[in-house]
Amino acid sequence: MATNVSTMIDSDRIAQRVRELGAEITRDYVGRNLVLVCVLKGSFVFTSDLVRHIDLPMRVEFLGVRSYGEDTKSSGVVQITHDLTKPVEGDDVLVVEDIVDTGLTIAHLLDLLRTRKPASVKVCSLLHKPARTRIQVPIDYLGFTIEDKFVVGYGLDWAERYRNLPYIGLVESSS
Ligand SMILES: O=P(O)(O)OC[C@H]1O[C@H](OP(=O)(O)OP(=O)(O)O)[C@H](O)[C@@H]1O
Ligand SMILES: Nc1nc2[nH]cnc2c(=O)[nH]1
Repeated sequence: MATNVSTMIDSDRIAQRVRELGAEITRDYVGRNLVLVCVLKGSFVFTSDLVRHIDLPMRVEFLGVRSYGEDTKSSGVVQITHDLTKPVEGDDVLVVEDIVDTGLTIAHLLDLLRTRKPASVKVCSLLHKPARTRIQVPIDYLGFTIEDKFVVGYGLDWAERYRNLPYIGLVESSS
């Protein structure tokens, strides 16, 4: 069986939207203690582009999370594989996700982060797939709304492959 990836959102559209999100976040967080929490692994590419468009003193933390494993469906169990390295008590936390699909991962992370007593917690996600929502979580900064398709690239994987594609694509298989 051969696989082939078609483009859903090209790299120019992503770059333009990431610039806009960075500018919006910069405006909203002036004078605050911004801590960006990059949710690994999927949001490493988005976060690394986004931070270069935020013109503020800020920190970056990483939270390792896994719920999909090798599958294209959420296991429903969110495992923490790497925790924050510093407290975020009193800080303005902005969680950066590559995608909000069922909402189970981000809902779990928001519950976890609120136990750390930040001054505020907001969500920035590159993608949202509303057709599959199981838990509704407000997304404060959103890149693109997409249809109900399993996407790869720009950090997103399928069984750990395709994270390095510079665009968001759809895997098409042909036998
Ligand atoms: O809204 P949900 O249905 O919970 O799905 C969203 C989560 O799924 C992906 O993570 P995954 O578990 O695939 O791990 P990865 O980031 O390491 O690829 C993605 O990065 C989100 O964290
Ligand atoms: N790669 C990938 N991971 C996801 N996690 C939740 N939805 C998706 C998706 O569409 N693609």
